[in-house]
Amino acid sequence: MLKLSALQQYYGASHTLWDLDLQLNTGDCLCLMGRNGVGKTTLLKAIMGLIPVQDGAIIYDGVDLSRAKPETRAELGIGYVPQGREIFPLLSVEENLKTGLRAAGKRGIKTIPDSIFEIFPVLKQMLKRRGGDLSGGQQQQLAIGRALVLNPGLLILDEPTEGIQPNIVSEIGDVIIRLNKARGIDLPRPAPEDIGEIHQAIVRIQRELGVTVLLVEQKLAFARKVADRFCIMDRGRLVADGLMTELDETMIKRYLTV
Ligand SMILES: Nc1ncnc2c1ncn2[C@@H]1O[C@H](COP(=O)(O)OP(=O)(O)OP(=O)(O)O)[C@@H](O)[C@H]1O
Repeated sequence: MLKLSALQQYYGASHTLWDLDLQLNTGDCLCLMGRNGVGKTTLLKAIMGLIPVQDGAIIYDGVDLSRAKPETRAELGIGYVPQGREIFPLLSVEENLKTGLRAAGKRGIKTIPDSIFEIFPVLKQMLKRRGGDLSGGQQQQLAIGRALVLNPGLLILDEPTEGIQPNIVSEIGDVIIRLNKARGIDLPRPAPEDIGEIHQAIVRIQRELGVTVLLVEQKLAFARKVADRFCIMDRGRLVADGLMTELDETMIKRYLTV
């Protein structure tokens, strides 16, 4: 499905990706892990053609994309959800989704597929609302929904849970609110956000829609839930990979914990 060989990337004189090989098989959900600044986002952008690579090959379904434009990669069925989501805050949910139709049109898709609303019912309910009025979790659903308009074979997600309050945090928040209430302080309850919805969606996208998934994710518990395989980067190099069940404490301490 996707094969990277001996990829080299530089930002000016700074060598960021070093001789990087990676293989992603059809149907996999692979989580790319590593500490801040090791080159994860750079690698995803290189796969999408948003930054040039200086050497090496990016082969997708047998086609060498190393020098192809980002639009070509989208037209071939690679969907991308960037870090920070990048939805259009002033456009409605529907208009945001329709921006995905440009590349999708080249794949014969003229309307927003219903499967997106089955996976993200909230997008249907909020079709006419402005993107900027959605919560962080809903904006992430919109960003993923927009990438799905393409009916991608491969979906690339850069930190889909970033900035979304995990359940555990909201549970701790609940306790603090209750304790304060007992002391006569009435704090407003923060809007409940749930990375569980994003988790469910990624699993359904992989299993029900048959989309191969490559994601960057720093939250270990989340990564363990969604991905079947992991690979770890350190200072621009791939240093470990395997089944998610094989990710052990030694690797976590050596490459992931700060
Ligand atoms: N546009 C750029 N120009 C120059 N250097 C950059 C640029 N973008 C990133 N870098 C540098 O390249 C290295 C890798 O950055 P990258 O964002 O790919 O890391 P990351 O693993 O995704 O980190 P994070 O988890 O913080 O997003 C870092 O040292 C970063 O400072």
